[in-house]
Amino acid sequence: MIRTFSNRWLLQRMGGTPPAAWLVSRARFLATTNAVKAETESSTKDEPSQAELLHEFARMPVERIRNFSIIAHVDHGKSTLADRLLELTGAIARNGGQNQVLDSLQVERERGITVKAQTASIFHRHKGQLYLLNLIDTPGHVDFSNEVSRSLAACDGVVLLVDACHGVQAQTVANYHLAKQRHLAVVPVLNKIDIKHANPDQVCQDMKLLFDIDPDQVLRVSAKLGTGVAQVLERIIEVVPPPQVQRESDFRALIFDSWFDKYRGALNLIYVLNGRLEQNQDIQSLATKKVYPVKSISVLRPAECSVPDLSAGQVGLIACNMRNSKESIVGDTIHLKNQAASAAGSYRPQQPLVFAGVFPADQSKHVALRSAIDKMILNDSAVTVKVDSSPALGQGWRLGFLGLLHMEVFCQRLEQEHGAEPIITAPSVTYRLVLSNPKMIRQQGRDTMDISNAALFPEPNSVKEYFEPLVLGTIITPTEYVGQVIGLCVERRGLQQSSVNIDETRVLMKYVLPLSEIILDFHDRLKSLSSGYASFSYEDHGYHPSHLVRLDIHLNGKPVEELCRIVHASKAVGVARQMVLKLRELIPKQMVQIAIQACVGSKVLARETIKAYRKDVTAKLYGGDVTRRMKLLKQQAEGKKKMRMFANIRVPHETFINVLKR
Ligand SMILES: Nc1nc2c(ncn2[C@@H]2O[C@H](COP(=O)(O)OP(=O)(O)OP(=O)(O)O)[C@@H](O)[C@H]2O)c(=O)[nH]1
Repeated sequence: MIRTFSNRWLLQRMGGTPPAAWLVSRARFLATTNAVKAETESSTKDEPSQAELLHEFARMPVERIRNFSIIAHVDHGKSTLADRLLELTGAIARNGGQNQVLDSLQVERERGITVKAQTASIFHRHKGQLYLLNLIDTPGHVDFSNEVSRSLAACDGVVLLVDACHGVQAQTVANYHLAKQRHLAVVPVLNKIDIKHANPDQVCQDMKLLFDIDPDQVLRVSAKLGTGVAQVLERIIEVVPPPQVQRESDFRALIFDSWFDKYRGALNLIYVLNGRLEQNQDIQSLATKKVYPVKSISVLRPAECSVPDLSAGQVGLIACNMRNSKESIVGDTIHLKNQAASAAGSYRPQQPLVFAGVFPADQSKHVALRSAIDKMILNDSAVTVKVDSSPALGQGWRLGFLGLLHMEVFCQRLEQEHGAEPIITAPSVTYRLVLSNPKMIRQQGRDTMDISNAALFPEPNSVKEYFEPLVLGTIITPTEYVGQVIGLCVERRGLQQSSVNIDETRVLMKYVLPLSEIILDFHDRLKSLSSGYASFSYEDHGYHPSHLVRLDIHLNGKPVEELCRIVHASKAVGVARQMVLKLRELIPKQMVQIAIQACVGSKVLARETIKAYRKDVTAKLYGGDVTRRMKLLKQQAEGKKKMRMFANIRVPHETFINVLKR
């Protein structure tokens, strides 16, 4: 409320005739205040209050609910569009000073990318009727595509956002197909039309060619300036169908996200498919069969607002005393206690592709790190965990991720949100071996073995066939970089499947590539050789026979288990060279000479030597006979020979960590 004091009261307080300047500034102040007052009143006149909206929420019929996600390639403006939609519908204040409101994690703000899908329930009046729209802002990077599939399980439509400057990119294609697989309605939107060199007509043609979308149906907006955003809301209401749910039957809901709260335990974001849920009712998990009392129900607007119940078609957050983070399973179905129910959704987390060891820097922090990992996994259902141990790093876990960025973000969140300081080993993929003699291997009785830890790689004579994981990559690049892109794919053992000209300036290529060749730096190389214009996304393409070898590192003839790696035979020499050079830098000089060898079986592929310290034993001699000097040097050489025979090289703990780390 704006409070103004009357002129008479102020003049009494001033005790005399006011100066002219005071009168002018007072008049200006009142004019501004009244303008603000009028604006506030007019903007709020038609808008229901928060309490009224929540009251409407409870009574909202299914026909007036729309559940949709915003999907796009990285940086095409999803979160910015979500901001405008939230502002337009009054969920957040206009020009509240914060951009990308739904990117609330520290890691998202620091990196400027969305890593976690976020939900917000908004209200919008359309043709005199109030509608409830459940919006999900999804990430655009391929490593977080699990978040997109998870979100789509709770939606009936998508806003397919495309940058009017950069046009359709690899992740646009991938996300569009994800939506189509689920038969979701698509609202095509071109963003960033305010940019001078935007080419909306060309991008519309590309969308026609790739997705068969009628250019007249594509909305043109500027999420940054807010131009055309109101139309997006109208189109969502018209195109996206209301949820196909039944309110009259027994309660059943899909858990499609969860996170841990210090005070309330695991919180579950649910999409209600059937019936109604009220506070204090008892719910049961279909997966674990455990029963929980519903302690609180709320909706995200995007801040939490308490509501008494949730009905079919609605999305809401429930707290139900789940203390153990393992009890809350994304993709699980909940129903009322003692009522039979079938699985609510077809959502299944994606299989991890990249594996890395995670170890506590200090073994006394083992329990704390385990608990931090458990809480993080609750919020990131794509990550898998297995117990692992390493002679150099102690007890730890082998975690599976969808890609390298996913792994980096997970570890950064472990540090930032849970104060953990883990050591992360170099990422690897899971190879599959067909064994010729399963009895020789620990996993007796099975003739195949999945392996991501090189230390467990069996002897070649017990393996019949090796398989490695492949991906089907989609690359969209400007034509002038096609040569370099093909060169990179060939260098990474890629096989071209197709190449299509999207228009005169851009080409879409499909390549089958070994996963091990892309996890580290493929994306960075692609970006740098195409001046940032090429984009890449990939999907799992199964296993393919391969020629794999185990590359061992020997220090003075002794194999060091922690440093071995599984590599493709054609890459063994290159990796061997890199490893020995890196180790030469990392292992400190010692009293004896150290030979670093990289071998496959008994064959040495690369060798480097770290020279011993050379103590100047002749330093104390001042002049004297040359034979005296020679005698001292000879004695030193004899001593070193003995040391080399008996010496055990001390490799500092950090050396292993630094070699294992990227
Ligand atoms: N000029 C202009 N810039 C925009 C517009 N929309 C978004 N941007 C800018 O584009 C950049 C990326 O926007 P985001 O909203 O973070 O994109 P995003 O798609 O959510 O990104 P990820 O979630 O990381 O994939 C930001 O710098 C925005 O300010 C627009 O309409 N015009």
